[in-house]
Amino acid sequence: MQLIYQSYSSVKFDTNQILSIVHNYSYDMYKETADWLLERTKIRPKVAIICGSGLGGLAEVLDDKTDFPYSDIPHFPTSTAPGHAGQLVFGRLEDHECVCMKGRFHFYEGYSMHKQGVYGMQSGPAFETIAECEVLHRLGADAIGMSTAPEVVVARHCGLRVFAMSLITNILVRDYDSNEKANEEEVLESTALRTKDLQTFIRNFITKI
Ligand SMILES: O=P(O)(O)O[C@@H]1C[C@H](O)[C@@H](CO)O1
Ligand SMILES: Nc1nc2[nH]cnc2c(=O)[nH]1
Repeated sequence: MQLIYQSYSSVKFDTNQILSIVHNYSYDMYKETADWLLERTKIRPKVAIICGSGLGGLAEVLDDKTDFPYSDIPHFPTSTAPGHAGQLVFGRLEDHECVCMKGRFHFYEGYSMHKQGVYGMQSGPAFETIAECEVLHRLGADAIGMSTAPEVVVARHCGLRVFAMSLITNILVRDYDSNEKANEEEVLESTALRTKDLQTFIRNFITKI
């Protein structure tokens, strides 16, 4: 999927600047979080998967799972979006050590976009109006979400290779005469229908890494 994305990638921050932009957490706080987790799992993930709305089921494919509610992890934010369980799940997938985030953090929940880039998304939590859909469509958007771009920007900043996949869960309405409206129920129903396919896809994908 091509994203409309305004990049300021020539702007370089050092790690401490990034840490202070992202929620004013200090290095010591991040270390405390990391040490807490490292003491509680033997898994040392090479693969990290962020599961979006209703897609937490992806984590079910992991073997030897250990999960941690976000609320138990020191300095870890909590998820508030519907269908985001708020758990960090460590385990193995096809012998690869993995961690899954069942729930992510959105701009509309008060999380920074890290000032590095904005893609053609709606920040949410409301679905876009017909006029907003029209603008994004004219700008060339093929699909719209409320997440993903900030995560990709940060991951790339950290030098991680990123693969992002979006499940298209609903049609956006661009017709003023239509009675249809994007809604959370449809999003979660569509993800529920596709969870098995996604599990298979991720399982196969990971064997190719
Ligand atoms: O994490 P994702 O991109 O699945 O979450 C978006 C944000 C909204 O809460 C929800 C809309 O259905 O999906
Ligand atoms: N912005 C946006 N995000 C979504 N996430 C799931 N469906 C939608 C949608 O229609 N619009």
